[in-house]
Amino acid sequence: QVSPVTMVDAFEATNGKFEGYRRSGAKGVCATGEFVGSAEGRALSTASAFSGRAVPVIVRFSVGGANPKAADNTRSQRNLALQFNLPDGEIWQMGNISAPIFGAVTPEQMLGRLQSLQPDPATKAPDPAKVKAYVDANPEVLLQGRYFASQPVPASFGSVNYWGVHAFAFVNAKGEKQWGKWIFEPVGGVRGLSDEEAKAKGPSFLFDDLRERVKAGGVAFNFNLELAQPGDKLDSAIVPLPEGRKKVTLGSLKITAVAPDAGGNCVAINFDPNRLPKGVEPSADPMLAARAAPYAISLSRRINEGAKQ
Ligand code: HEM
Repeated sequence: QVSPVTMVDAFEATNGKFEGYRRSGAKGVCATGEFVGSAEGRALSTASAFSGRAVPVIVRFSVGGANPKAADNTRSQRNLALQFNLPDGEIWQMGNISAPIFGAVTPEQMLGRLQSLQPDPATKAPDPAKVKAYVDANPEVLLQGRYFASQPVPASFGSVNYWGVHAFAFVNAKGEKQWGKWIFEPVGGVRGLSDEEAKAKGPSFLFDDLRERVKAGGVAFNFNLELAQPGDKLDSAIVPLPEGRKKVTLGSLKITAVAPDAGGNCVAINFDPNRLPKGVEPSADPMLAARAAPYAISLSRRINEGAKQ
C-alpha cells in the first residue's frame, strides 16, 4: 500500500513542483462538449449517459507531465479528461491518455520508478545506475515510453486516440455485465506530424490549433468500447485487450467551445476515473483505485496554492 501523500510528494520531487498546477497534465486547456449516446451504448449499460439525449461534458485537454510549459511538439503524452454532467446531479469523470497502456502495473512500481528518477542533489540529475537497476528489475516501466517513441507527434488534440487504459464493466437493464476497455477515437481520423512539420510548429501550438478547429466545428470523438471475452486480462493497465476484439460505438462526443484561458470550469475538477455513474463498474486494476486519493491531494494542494487552471 502506497501512501497517497508519499506518491504526490514523489511526483513533486521527481517531476518538479509548479505551484497552482496539477501535479500531472499541468499544461492544459478547458473546453466544453456534448455527448450523445447510441443504441449500442443503451444495450450495454443503463448509464444515463447513453440515453440518446445530449449530455453536457466538461473537457480538459492536456500535455503529459508536471511542467505547465512543456513543449507540445514532441512525441509525448496527450490527455483527454472528461466530466459528464448527467441528469439528477450524477457525475461521470475520466482521464484518458494517448497510449493504450500506462507506465506501471501497480502503485508500488510507479512510486519505485519515480524514486529511481529523482534528481541527485549533487548533480541535479537522476543517478544512471539507480535508473538502470530499477528498469532491469521492472522492465514493464519502459513499455509506455516505447509506444510514444513509435508514434508521430499528434497533429492536434483532436487527431489522436485517447485510451481509458483500465477495464470497466457495463451493466444493462437485465443485469448483464460486459467488460471492456474504451478508446475515444477522432471522427476525422488520426493524424501525426512529420519531424519537420513538428519542428516548424514550435513548442506551443496545440491550444490555438484547438480553438481554430473547434470554431470550424471539426473536433469530435467516437466513444468506442472494445469488448472483452472470457479469459481476457482485466486487471492490468499495461496489458491491452487482445487484438481484434469486437468494438462498438457507445456514442459521440463533440467539442463545442474552448475556454479563452486555462481556467474556467476545470479548475475545481480532478477527473477521478473512480467517479462512475450507475451502470458502469470498476475493475480490480490496482492502478485504478490508486488514482483516487492522489488526485484529491493534488487538487487540494493546487487550490491552496491559488490555482489558476
Ligand atoms: C497511481 C497511479 C496514478 C497517480 C498517482 C496519478 C496522479 C495524477 C495526479 C496527481 C493528477 C493531477 C490531479 C489534479 O490535480 O486534478 C493526474 C492527472 C491525470 N492522470 Fe494520473 N495518476 C495515476 C495513474 C494514471 C493512469 C493509469 C492514467 C491513465 C489513463 C492517468 C491519466 C491521467 C490524466 C489523463 C490526468 C489529467 C487529467 C486532467 O486534465 O486534469 N493517470 N494524475
